[in-house]
Parts: sequence; structure tokens; C-alpha cells
Amino acid sequence: MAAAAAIGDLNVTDAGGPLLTDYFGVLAGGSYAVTLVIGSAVIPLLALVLCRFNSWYYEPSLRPSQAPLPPGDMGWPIFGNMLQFLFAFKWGDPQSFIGNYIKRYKRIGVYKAYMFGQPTVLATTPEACKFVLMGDEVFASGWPKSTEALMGRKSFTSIPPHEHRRLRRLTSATVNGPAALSKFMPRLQALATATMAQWAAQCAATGRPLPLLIELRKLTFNIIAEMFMGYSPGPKCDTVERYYRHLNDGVRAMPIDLPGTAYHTALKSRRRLVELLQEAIDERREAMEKEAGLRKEDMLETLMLTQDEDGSRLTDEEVIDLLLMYLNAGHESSAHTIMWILILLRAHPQYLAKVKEEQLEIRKNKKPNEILNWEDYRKMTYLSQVVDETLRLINISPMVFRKSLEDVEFNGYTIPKGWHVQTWMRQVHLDPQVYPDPLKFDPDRWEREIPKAGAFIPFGAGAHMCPGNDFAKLEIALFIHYAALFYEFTPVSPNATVIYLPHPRPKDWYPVRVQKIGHFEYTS
Ligand code: HEM
Repeated sequence: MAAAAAIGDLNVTDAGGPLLTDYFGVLAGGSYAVTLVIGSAVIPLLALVLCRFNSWYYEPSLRPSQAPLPPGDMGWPIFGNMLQFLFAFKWGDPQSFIGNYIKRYKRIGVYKAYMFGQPTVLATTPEACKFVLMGDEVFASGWPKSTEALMGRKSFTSIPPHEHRRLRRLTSATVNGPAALSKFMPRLQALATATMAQWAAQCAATGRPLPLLIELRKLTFNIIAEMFMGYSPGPKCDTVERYYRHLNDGVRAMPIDLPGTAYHTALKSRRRLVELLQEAIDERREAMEKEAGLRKEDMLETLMLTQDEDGSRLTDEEVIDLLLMYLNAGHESSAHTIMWILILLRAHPQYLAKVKEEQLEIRKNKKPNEILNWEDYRKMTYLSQVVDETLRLINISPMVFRKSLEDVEFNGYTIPKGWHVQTWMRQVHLDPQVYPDPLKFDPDRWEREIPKAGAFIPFGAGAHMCPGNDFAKLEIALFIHYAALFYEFTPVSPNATVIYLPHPRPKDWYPVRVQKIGHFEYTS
């Protein structure tokens, strides 16, 4: 055991060294004043170094002829401004995150920050968002590396622009234009009406409510999985959808790959999804070989058969990443939007009455149990205002990511080459200078105002604009038609807390009792 002897003011161990604690003891005993002076100099200096570190390290030195960087702050080392972002979105008021920049630096449209491990410019006005989203030759897709690891090296978020253009043209044709979309209409209506009937039967039999958002996610996933890959609804689809839920939780989480973190679980879910999609490709390949000539003409087949100018096919990895991305993008946001429309219409019966009136008018010309066609859908002008107003108010995706390929000037500020840019659609949609009384749900505003370019961008804009926007609007409108006319959704806790990450939703997934109030039976 080491014995300590006193030598002067210091204790010394057998090993001959003073004990560390004793240095502080000497300091303490020697002079409180010195401690105080050193402490009061060191702590603020350390704080200054820590809070200026990102600026010193990441901010480029610009030429005298160049405009300055946008105002803002780069936060703390490693975390940057993520703590403020997460705090505002998880525990505070999400508007306060950008709101604080506006309070400090005024509404100038661009601010510097450090987000998701990258020096970043936040674009927050219609002009700034339009400038970035439409400037395809200067701003490429710029999702954080952590998202790329979840979505795959070959998804639209990661591939170079020329490859993106080609694959996008090829894939988006399957979900765009009246001819392609009207082909989906019978199955969309079959799945929606069968699912609602099953919910009502289940509620009647058990007396228990259903977590509506979870059920809607299953429905929208069943739809996209059937349309894109020929999957039939059932337990397998539900399992795959659950993996997607975990995958998405990781997209806006801190990218820390340690057991127990959302990001770690998301990476595990991605690996499982890749295995399942590989199985689907293998099965389809076998079926195509056995039944040569028999074509399904869905997204899976399109991707497997496509050839580039040299005649080469996409690899399985490419097909998997593209499908994984499409299936993900193609169900989550639609489910959230449908749920929010039901919540908002219930809270505003005057608008629900207008929706019902319009939908009844459309139904007047139909036989009982007759499904809707493209012409009927085109008559849903008021419902389409409700959809737009919900997308504006709720902002399923608060922002999208780009990366600057060169130094660019906007509004007297430089956006440096290599910096990431986030276009904050949420801020644009909730800005009182863009939409009067922006927090009010008011579908009628769309009769009074036509938003200027960049002011209504729930689907983004430019080369990466959502290719599924028309499909989503159709799917949502058809669901609401049957929900409004034939069912009643009674929430168990209409005032539940709303959480905002990864997407805004009631914390309890919005449990509802579903009841049939009219008769419609799908017959094909
Ligand atoms: C209400 C429903 C939807 C909303 C709010 C929505 C919103 C968005 C947004 C904001 C983007 C990013 C755009 C950008 O980076 O500029 C996006 C991209 C994308 N969405 Fe959607 N989306 C919805 C439904 C769908 C559906 C149904 C599909 C598929 C059928 C789909 C497929 C995609 C794909 C593949 C991308 C990546 C596009 C690219 O990078 O080129 N989305 N979506």
C-alpha cells in the first residue's frame, strides 16, 4: 500500500510523486486569489474557444471582393446547432429554431449554422428557397452522410446528377400523368374501402380504438408495395412497414451508431430491408425466367429490365436502393397527410361540411357502389384546397438538403462551395409575411391567394421535386372521399401532445374508433 508522507505543503507517495489532489490543495491553501484569477480567465477563454471553434475551423477566408458569409452562429464543436434544433423540435416550439435567427439577424433569408456534422446555410424565405431548389447546376442533393448510409449509395440522395436524371425519368413515368394515374384508381379505391370496412368491423367487435396513424401507414405501404412490386397486403407487408418506421426514426436523429440509439436501430432495419428486397428480386427473376413474356409492368420490373446506352442493366444493389427509397418516400408522408386532414376537418366542421357537399355532388352522378374515375377526381376542387392547406400548415418534411458546388452569392451573402444548404419549407409556409394568419387552418385562403414562386413547396422544387406528388394527391383525395361520406372517425384523445420528429404527429398515434355511417361496397 502506498504510504504518504508530508513534505512541506505537499504529500508524497512511496513512489516519490506528489498526489494530484495536493496541487489543488496547495493552490487552495496558497492563494484563493490566484485560483480565482486563473479560473475566471480560463473558463471564459475555454467557453470562447469552444463556441468559436466551428467558425474558426470551418469558415473559409473569402476574397475581399466576395460578399460576406450570412450572419448566424456555428454552435458548439461536434454538435453545432443540433442541440437547439433538437430542443426546439423535441421539447419546445419548433418555430423557435428559425424564429431565433430571425429575431437576432432579421428576416434576411439566409443564415449560417452547423447542422448534422456540416457547415450549413439555412434558406428560409420563398426567394432563398427558390434560388436554391431551382439552381440545379449549382446546388446538388446534399443529404447528410448519415442519411446516405440509411438510404443507400444508389438512391436519389447519393447518385451524381446525370445518373439521377436518367433514373428519375425512367421511374417517375410510372406515377405521372393522367394515363398512368387513372390505371391505379380502381386498386386505390379497393384497398382504401376494404381497409376502412375492416377497421369499422374490428372496432365494433372489440370496442377498442385503433392507432390511426399506424393503420394508415400500413395501408399506404400496402398500396405502394402492391403498385411497385406486386406484394399482397398481409403480415409480411406489415413487418416490412415496421422496418421502415425504424429506418425513418434514424433519418433526423443524431447519427450515433451505438446500441440503443435510433440511428443504430435504423441501420439494422436497413440491413433487414435490403435482405427482403433482394428476396423479392430473386423471386421475380425466377418467375420472369419461368414465364418468359409475362409482364407485370410495375416499378420492380421496370428497374430490373432497364438498360443504358451501352446495353448494361442496373445491378441488384442499384435496384434495391431505388426501390427502398421509393417505397419509403411513397407511403410515409401520404399516411401522415391523410391523418392530419381527418384531424383538421374534425376540428373545423364548417370545412368538413363543404368537403362533404362537394363529394356528395360528385356521387350524385354515380350508381350505388360505383367507383370514381379520373373525371370525378378532377371535380374535387375544394378537397384539393383542403389537401394543400394541410400540407402548408403541417409540413410533413420541415426542410430538404442541398450542397453548394461553387461559391454563390445570394442577397449580398456568400454561400461557400462545399457547404450544405437546408431549404426550410416549414418556415416559408408559416411565415406571416407570406401567408396572413399562418397558423390558422383555412382552406378558403386558396380561393383568395395564389402563392408566388417558392412560397408553396411541400413537395420541394427543381430537379429533385417529389415525383410522386400527383400520385400522393390522388391517393389522399380518394381516401378522404370514402372516409368523409361513409365513415366516422372518433378520436379517443383529441388533445394529445404533438411531437415533431421525425414528422409531426400526435404522440399517441391518434387512436380512433371507426364507425360505418353509410353504405359502400367495392365491386370490381
Ligand atoms: C403527401 C405526400 C408526399 C410529400 C409531402 C412528399 C414530399 C417530398 C419532398 C419534400 C421531397 C424532397 C424534394 C427535394 O429534395 O427537393 C420528396 C422527394 C421524393 N418523393 Fe415525395 N412526397 C410525398 C409522396 C410521395 C409519393 C407517394 C412518392 C412515390 C410514389 C414519393 C416519391 C419521392 C421520391 C422518389 C423522392 C426523391 C426525388 C429525387 O430526389 O429526385 N413521394 N417528396
